[in-house]
Amino acid sequence: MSVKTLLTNRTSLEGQVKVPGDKSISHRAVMFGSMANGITRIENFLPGEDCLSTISCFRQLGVEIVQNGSDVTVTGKGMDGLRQPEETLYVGNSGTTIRLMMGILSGLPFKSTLEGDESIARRPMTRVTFPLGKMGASIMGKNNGEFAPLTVEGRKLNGITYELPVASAQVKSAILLAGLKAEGETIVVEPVKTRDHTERMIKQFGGEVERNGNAVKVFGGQMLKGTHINVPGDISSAAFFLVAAAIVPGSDIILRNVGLNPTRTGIIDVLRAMGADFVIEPYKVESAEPAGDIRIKYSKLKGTTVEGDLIPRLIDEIPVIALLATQAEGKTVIKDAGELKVKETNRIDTVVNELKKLGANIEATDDGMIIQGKQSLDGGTVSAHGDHRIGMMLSIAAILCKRDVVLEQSEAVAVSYPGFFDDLYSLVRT
Ligand SMILES: O=C(O)C1=C[C@@H](OP(=O)(O)O)[C@@H](O)[C@H](O)C1
Ligand SMILES: C=C(OP(=O)(O)O)C(=O)O
Repeated sequence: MSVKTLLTNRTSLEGQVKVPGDKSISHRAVMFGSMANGITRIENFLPGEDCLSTISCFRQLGVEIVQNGSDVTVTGKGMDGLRQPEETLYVGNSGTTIRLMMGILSGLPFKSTLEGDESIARRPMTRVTFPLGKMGASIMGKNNGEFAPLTVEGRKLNGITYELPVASAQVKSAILLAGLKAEGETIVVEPVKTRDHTERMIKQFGGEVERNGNAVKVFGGQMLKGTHINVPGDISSAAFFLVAAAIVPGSDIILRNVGLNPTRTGIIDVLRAMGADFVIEPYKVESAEPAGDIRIKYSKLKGTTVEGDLIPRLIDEIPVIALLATQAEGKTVIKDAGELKVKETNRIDTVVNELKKLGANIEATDDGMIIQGKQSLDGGTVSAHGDHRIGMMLSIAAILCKRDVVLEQSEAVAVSYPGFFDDLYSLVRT
């Protein structure tokens, strides 16, 4: 376990950062490249631990993948080119890897086992194994398929129409990926629109997918063709610097190449509602995934309510939005976010407990939290609890703290942002 003494009591953030590639898009680029025919070149791939787990799983399935930092080349031989792995597929800490891979493996003619770390072993899997079972998949896991390790025995699949009981892009994507190998059409109906990177990527690889309101449809038996993917920066990583600049007096920073897919920009809506001072310059070049630069300065903030359809558009940013709310005048309420309980940690409890240690006025509710601002933060010993987003949020909080802050399990940040501390401290002024 790494213990890190964080920078505290600083006056401003200045300068610019190009945030690393988007995690969700990097995973999918490797997966689609592996299922397609021909070469796929991935530019600005995120070399974080989660995406490296996806690469290592597909290498075990016989795919040639060359990775040099953020440049990746995948030599795909089509779905039928994927081979039975000799050993268990290890997904590390990555929920996206294990859930999407179940969709892919369900329709392939061999047996394989997926396993991850102790956090993965606690995350719910029935949400994926149940609909895949309806398609004809055979997946065995602990507690009747609820938990990893999970053993998938490939079968012939049938298309289904399935209404998602939870708003989850991972579940939607697992079903769509299985649908590409199934007989007939597969339709997924979402309760609320979630991130649509899978749908965009099917098209980029030459496949067909249709959206009708909240319903997404694919046909089985499609041939995918290798392509060039330029991964935009991850708005979920940019979020830490957006919040840092908004709450540390005197700050003025520019974030370059931030992904601006509308299914991911909920944090922008929250910053706007709180009165933050920022300008977005979208890039004009045509691209499957929109991106742009964001300049943001410190300003006075006011509390807001974060709820409903907004939640899936900022689900991973809620820990740092909670910190933002501690520096906004008045009350902020976050609700409809019960999904936070089944992430890398129970993110309602970890956010509330760790921010309380620093002096925040924050309470957990059944489906979110209530934060009273504006509260000055003090200091103490806190822990990431193995959760990358908690570790990064606490490192931003420390900048405002008067006393020393020590962060336990700081190594967790490498799951999605290996260069986080270098980038953050390049912006922080004394
Ligand atoms: O599809 C994806 O890439 C992701 C979907 C979200 O999870 P859920 O589908 O469980 O909401 C998100 O929290 C996760 O970080 C990445
Ligand atoms: C929830 C997350 O990822 P995953 O579900 O892929 O583990 C995250 O990155 O915050």
